[in-house]
Amino acid sequence: MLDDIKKGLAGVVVDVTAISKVNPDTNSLLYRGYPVQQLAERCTAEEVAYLLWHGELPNAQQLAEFETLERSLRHLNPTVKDAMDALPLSAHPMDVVRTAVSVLGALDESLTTDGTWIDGDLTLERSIRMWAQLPAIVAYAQRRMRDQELVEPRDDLGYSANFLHMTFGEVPELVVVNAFDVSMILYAEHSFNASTFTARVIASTLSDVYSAVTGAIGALKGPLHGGANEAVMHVFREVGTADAATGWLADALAAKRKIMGFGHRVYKNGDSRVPTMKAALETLVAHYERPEVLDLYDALERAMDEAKGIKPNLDYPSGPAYDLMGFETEIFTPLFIAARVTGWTAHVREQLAANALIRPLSLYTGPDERAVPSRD
Ligand SMILES: CC(=O)SCCNC(=O)CCNC(=O)[C@H](O)C(C)(C)COP(=O)(O)OP(=O)(O)OC[C@H]1O[C@@H](n2cnc3c(N)ncnc32)[C@H](O)[C@@H]1OP(=O)(O)O
Ligand SMILES: O=C([O-])CC(=O)C(=O)O
Repeated sequence: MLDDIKKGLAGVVVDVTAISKVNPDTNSLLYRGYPVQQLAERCTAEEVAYLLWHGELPNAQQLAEFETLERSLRHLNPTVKDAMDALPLSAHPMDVVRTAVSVLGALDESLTTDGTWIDGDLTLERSIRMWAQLPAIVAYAQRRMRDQELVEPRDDLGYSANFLHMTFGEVPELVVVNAFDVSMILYAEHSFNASTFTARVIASTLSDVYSAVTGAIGALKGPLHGGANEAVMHVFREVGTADAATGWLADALAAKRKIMGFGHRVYKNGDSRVPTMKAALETLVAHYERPEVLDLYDALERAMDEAKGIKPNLDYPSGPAYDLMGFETEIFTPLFIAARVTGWTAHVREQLAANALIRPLSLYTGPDERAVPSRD
């Protein structure tokens, strides 16, 4: 029986999904059948969000309607802002954003106490609302760290340009907007990863979609999952320069440290998304004239390959890319939330459409049955 246990559910297929396919053999990732590299090259984050929820790319009219809806929902809810303002500035932005999403749920009057929240159609409406609010929430989470006021959204801008406008108070050059949009697409979905599985477990109890996303954010925060993009930046700072990479890595591995941004549960020969995100990083390095960033990136990647044969995952190029764009390091994982909320909520809907309560078994290894000592 002990031999049957798959720690961490490694290699266990627990359900079907039609949302994305991660194929480590061909090193590919498909969203609803489309290669993610092509989506990143030819589509916007809005089109990919629509695809994940609806199963097909939008036609021109569907896209126009979808964009109009998203733009109409961008203003940060004032009660959410008040809740964020009530939190100490020392709070990690992941905790601030998790709390803000939870508040969105508590404010949704359609979440009645009589069980009528269990409604697939409302789940989509609520998901779109959360996705449209998250740029405002994440942007404000960064601005409050910098003692800056909230920036109101602009409805003449696409999703990514507006996200950057709300964060920095201006729209950067197109090369930056494009690299950011690519990162949002690459981060949007990745089958049964830990945070998506968390969302599906919560949905499987017939809880609501806000609860599923709040729980998923908690799972994403850890450095073995989404928290790695922040952790990569700490590594870059610790290493310092390309020349120091090999020595730093030898010491880190000797100390049995996990090197953030490397390795993956499913891909064992490189992450399918890395080449696309690395190309985006290269455009940023050229734009900001920071070649030393790429030198360090390449040196550490080479050293890790030589020492352990372990390849980078998506968080490795995303970390320095977000740093070059000017984001606070603690905001990197909240950016992942803003992108992944599309995938999480697509999975919540898929779970609800063919639900079975997720409740595995465990092998008990505690003491044999024994009597509680009598009190007299
Ligand atoms: C977007 C994302 O969420 S991608 C993942 C982001 N996370 C990270 O970058 C954190 C660093 N990476 C890791 O910790 C791991 O590679 C994980 C958690 C992502 C995957 O872990 P698992 O599939 O459980 O692989 P596991 O931990 O069994 O690794 C196999 C071996 O490679 C080693 N290894 C794997 N990744 C790393 C790493 N980043 N640094 C050092 N050693 C590593 C393990 O120590 C283990 O060695 P051992 O057999 O000598 O004990
Ligand atoms: O699939 C995983 O385990 C982690 C990952 O890369 C993701 O969620 O994007």
